[in-house]
Amino acid sequence: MSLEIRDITKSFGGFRALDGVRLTIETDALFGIIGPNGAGKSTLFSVISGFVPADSGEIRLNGDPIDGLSPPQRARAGMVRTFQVPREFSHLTVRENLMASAPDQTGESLLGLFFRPGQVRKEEAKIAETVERTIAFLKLGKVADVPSGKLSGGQKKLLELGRALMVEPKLILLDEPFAGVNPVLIGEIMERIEELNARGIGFVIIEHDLEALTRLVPRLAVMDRGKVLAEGAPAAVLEDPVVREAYLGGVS
Ligand SMILES: Nc1ncnc2c1ncn2[C@@H]1O[C@H](COP(=O)(O)OP(=O)(O)OP(=O)(O)O)[C@@H](O)[C@H]1O
Repeated sequence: MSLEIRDITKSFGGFRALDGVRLTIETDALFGIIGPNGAGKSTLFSVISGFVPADSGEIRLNGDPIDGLSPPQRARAGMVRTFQVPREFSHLTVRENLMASAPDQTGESLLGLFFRPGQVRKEEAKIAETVERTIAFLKLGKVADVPSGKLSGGQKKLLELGRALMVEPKLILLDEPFAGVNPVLIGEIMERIEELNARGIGFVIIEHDLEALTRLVPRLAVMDRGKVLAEGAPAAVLEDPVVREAYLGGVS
């Protein structure tokens, strides 16, 4: 099973943010994406998840082109993203945020409420159960009833992960899960990612914290100026002179 990114280009005005990106990622893997600011990493996530249309190229999930699908349709196909700046509803509690992230419910349509009240109740009970399981898994029990705007940076990242988990995805795209997170919580988040991966959920992770990322992923890609410069095992990639020149500014 794979996510295939084929020759994706995307310009904003005259600026080429993505310039022929080609990558194949196994959907059950832990895969990292690194690169200097402005390299195009977040834009690539936006294109993969359907928030931004590509100018050209194609994305395939398990062999099927998904370019015509909206973000919710892509989520239903098993792939969700998180954002660099968490997008939770800050006035809602952790529990409410997770509830609100559950995929389409029959009760959302009036007809469903009218004709299938039993079904709606069953679905609500299932969602409530998934929410409680997610809270327990992420160890967010103590803050479950706290408005999410009051959470620490790390707790917000855990909530973002929880929101992604509500759609029961097969592949999660994480944009900087360790940014602004204290070292203890970085360790926690890494452990949760590893546990989820052991259950078969894949992750693609954009991260500037190379030390944390390289402990987590066996493979990564380096992007610079809208292109993939190199791909492979972290140690080998970081030794690549082209990467050192572009990414580390040539420091030895
Ligand atoms: N919606 C947009 N409109 C105009 N320019 C954009 C837009 N989104 C991104 N860009 C530009 O595209 C380039 C790539 O941005 P992107 O956020 O993808 O980089 P990045 O590698 O994720 O960087 P960072 O590590 O700083 O988050 C940047 O120069 C950015 O200013």
